[in-house]
Amino acid sequence: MARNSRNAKTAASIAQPAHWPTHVQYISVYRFHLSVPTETRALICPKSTAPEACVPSRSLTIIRRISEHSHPASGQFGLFAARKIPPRTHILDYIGELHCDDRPESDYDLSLYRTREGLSIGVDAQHMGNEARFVNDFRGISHKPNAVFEDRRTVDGELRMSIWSGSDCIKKGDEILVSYGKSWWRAREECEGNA
Ligand SMILES: C[S@@+](CC[C@H](N)C(=O)[O-])C[C@H]1O[C@@H](n2cnc3c(N)ncnc32)[C@H](O)[C@@H]1O
Repeated sequence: MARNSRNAKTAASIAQPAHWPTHVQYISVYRFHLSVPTETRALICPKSTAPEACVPSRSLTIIRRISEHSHPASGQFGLFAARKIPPRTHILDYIGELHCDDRPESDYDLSLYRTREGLSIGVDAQHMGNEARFVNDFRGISHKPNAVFEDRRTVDGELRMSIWSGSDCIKKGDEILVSYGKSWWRAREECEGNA
């Protein structure tokens, strides 16, 4: 009970970060879309306690608009290191709306879990999410990613897709870059081709 109320307070009191876009809702705990069956929710959040908020380490990251014309996402936003981040450091979790419906049009959707029956659960941060939605892919920006996506369970057993620094330090001011994977870019090209 005490834990529940503490988590609820933490989640409610997390203010949105600087440069947060007005058209996106800032959230620090998962939201479930109606497409996720009740029994499937328990695979992601096995405890019936209030979900644990992703308390972002504001001292680690900053959202910044990219003005360099040579950057392939120029004019968009990116996630940058606000200070030196040591190797293998948990940076933050990717929070958004959990869903089981198809969202080919979303550029903010990543795959979280696949059930034995073949049902896919995604985290979509297109309309609601946290700082992690601003992490860009390394292609055309750097020769390799300096961070990775890795799933983990919180102490309460909730499944999260987390961003961790790689085997090297990330310098203060460097853009945090992951690999979305070739299949992400292939799916995007297919979607654009069909548009
Ligand atoms: C999850 S969002 C990343 C945040 C995005 N830059 C923003 O400002 O909202 C994914 C989108 O960022 C852009 N992006 C990310 N990495 C890129 C890259 N290496 N080259 C070109 N565009 C990229 C693409 O438009 C992609 O659809």
